[in-house]
Amino acid sequence: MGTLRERRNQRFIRYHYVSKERNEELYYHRLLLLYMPWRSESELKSSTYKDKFSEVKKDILGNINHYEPFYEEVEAALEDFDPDDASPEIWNEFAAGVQQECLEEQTNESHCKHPYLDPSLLPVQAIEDNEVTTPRNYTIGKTQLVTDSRFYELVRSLNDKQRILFDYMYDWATRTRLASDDNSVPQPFYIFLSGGGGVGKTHLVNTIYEGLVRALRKPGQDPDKPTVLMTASTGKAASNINGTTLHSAFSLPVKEKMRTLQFKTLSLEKLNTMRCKYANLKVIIADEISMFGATSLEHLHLTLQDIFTGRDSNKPFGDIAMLAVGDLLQLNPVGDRPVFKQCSSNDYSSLAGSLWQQLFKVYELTEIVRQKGDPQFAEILSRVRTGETSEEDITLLNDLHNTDTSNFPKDTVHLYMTNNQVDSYNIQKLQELSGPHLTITAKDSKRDLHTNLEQVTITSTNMYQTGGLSSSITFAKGARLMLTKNYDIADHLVNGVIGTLVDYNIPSDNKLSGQLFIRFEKDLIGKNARKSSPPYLRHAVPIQAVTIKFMLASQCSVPVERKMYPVTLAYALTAHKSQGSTYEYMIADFPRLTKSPPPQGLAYTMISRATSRQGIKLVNFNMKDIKVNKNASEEMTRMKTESILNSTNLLIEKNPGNLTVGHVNIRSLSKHACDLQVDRSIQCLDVLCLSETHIQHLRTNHSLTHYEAFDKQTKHGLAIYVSKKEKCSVLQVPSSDVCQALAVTV
Ligand SMILES: Nc1ncnc2c1ncn2[C@@H]1O[C@H](COP(=O)(O)OP(=O)(O)OP(=O)(O)O)[C@@H](O)[C@H]1O
Repeated sequence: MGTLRERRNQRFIRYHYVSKERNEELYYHRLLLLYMPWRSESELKSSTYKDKFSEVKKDILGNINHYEPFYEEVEAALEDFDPDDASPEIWNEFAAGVQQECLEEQTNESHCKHPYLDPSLLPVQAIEDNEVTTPRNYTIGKTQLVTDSRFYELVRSLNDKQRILFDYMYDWATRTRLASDDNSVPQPFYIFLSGGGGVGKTHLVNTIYEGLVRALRKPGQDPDKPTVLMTASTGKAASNINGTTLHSAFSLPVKEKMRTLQFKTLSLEKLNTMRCKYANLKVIIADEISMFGATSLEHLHLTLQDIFTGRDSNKPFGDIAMLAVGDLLQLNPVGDRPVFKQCSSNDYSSLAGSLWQQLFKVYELTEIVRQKGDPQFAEILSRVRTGETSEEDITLLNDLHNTDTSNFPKDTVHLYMTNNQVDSYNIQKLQELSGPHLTITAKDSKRDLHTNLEQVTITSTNMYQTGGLSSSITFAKGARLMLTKNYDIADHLVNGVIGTLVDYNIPSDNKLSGQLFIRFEKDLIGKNARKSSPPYLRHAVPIQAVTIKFMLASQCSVPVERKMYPVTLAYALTAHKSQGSTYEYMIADFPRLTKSPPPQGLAYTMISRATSRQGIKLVNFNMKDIKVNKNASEEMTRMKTESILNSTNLLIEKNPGNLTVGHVNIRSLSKHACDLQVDRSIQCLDVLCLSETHIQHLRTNHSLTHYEAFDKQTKHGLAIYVSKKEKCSVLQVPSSDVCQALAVTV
């Protein structure tokens, strides 16, 4: 044990900052966290954080007064501080690495008409978040972990192949955390987790993420600096995993013709901010990688080098490990070459093969989980994926035109090929609603030099260009709505969740000051927020307008603020937005509006969202719509022969000549016996010692196959398991009440 010593010199202590003006609930949450004694975070909230604050206001103000006598002056100064006005050089005082070329680049950048994304040019969403890249506004992927018991449940749910990769990653992360010096840090991995739709890739990466964060966590580490970044290639896919887009996390540029885009170093300010924010980053998880392009991959590699190691080091991706996840046979990126192709702007890669081909090793899942209730459908889908459908498959697929939809829910999701088809279906469905229709228009403003807001007119109607908030929306009671922003991640109110508008309370003189009451599909979504709904609307979540700041390079050079309800109509989705989702009931419509055939992989992506043939109806479907991506197919064949991550190499091997002994602080054997049963890394040990079992005697449900268990009644609940397979004999020696011992002869 160390000693506690009172500090003699005065120090100025600051904590993370939240603006009351911009996010009132988070502001009160922060005050409660800092100034109220608490054991569990659930104690911090009544119906809202603000309500809880009112209850304990006197104590909190007393504590602030006592510990931070200049609190109000500092808060006022922080509220006035606008990071956009700050000179980029300020960051050099915090982070080293001043680069002259970056400064020069920054000057050039200001002349560039479209320095960053212009998503309106893209036929589908490629970036979710345009918020200004100030330190406060960087969107960091998933930060909230599930509870430990949920984590163990997730780990137990993994099938054998999923579990092998999980164990490999967990072991890598543990070795990384425990490495005593640079030489003992394990090399970063570059793994491509692949498999057809519904084999559980996303389920596995969600579990891997939880495991990696836990295994990499060091005491005292700043929780705001992620060790693992959960990302995806599109906003909708990112919302499925509560992550962020790769483009938004690293300010990667997006253009209609990505393939010809030359790499530009980010501004010094952005690099320094990222160096600070990502100081602890070890792993990037990138889901739905098939929609990420080769040029973007190259730009990511160079940006990470600029942030972490510099270009001279030649360390790929700045020495950050990458787990790319997806199915190359599903949808490809828009405007860019597939991720495995050579990037045309890099001469070097054309000689050495693409970055992807040089680095990534494939690990493939094969057991289809999504359609496990309908194995015949799962087999048909596997053949559709690879273009090997039989006559019988074709007949069975054509039969899906006749699926009986009488038991489908009223607002079953419709999947279409294009945004226009989605929009017209949404409008058609809205017109079927009889009640009064209400149109709400967003309020846009920009800040002048003295931070007073002034009105501005934004012409873009693409909400992915305007921070995820649309310029206007028309709805009526009963409309299907989807959240377009993460509203409250802890309460599962994340971008992409869908529900029905059951009521609204919109003042006619200030339409943006009201509330929409939405009933979401799952009870879990908005469970806390529902507590503040009026009693007759307790099943619905109140959603208020939010203010988002974003940069619209094509229109103005200063950040714009938009206030709007973060929702859009959601009777239908494009196939691109559906990639990664699972639907119990769905209708896939293939209307022929153009002569050109649907993109490769599109029909397979749409159909493979369904869990069974009873839950999917096809409309206007023609077998000719199924186009297999030959290039992707060839690449998978290449990877599986040349670049396979051999699963037998991942099995935790032990040297038969050695005796392996492990210790686990089990913290309740009754609770975790089921976790021991499925943990191969533990079951490989010859001798397993457990402490804090919280039991007096081992019972049958504590036994491990192939192990003999020994326990001694001790105060601390110690237990020892010795492998029966090993040629070692056990000799019990007397134990005291604090120490248990066995002698083993090998
Ligand atoms: N080990 C598992 N235990 C329980 N459910 C699982 C497991 N693996 C996957 N699932 C479930 O199966 C469904 C499909 O899984 P998931 O979305 O992870 O597949 P995917 O391979 O990512 O599919 P796609 O390529 O279409 O995005 C989900 O509902 C998921 O929760």
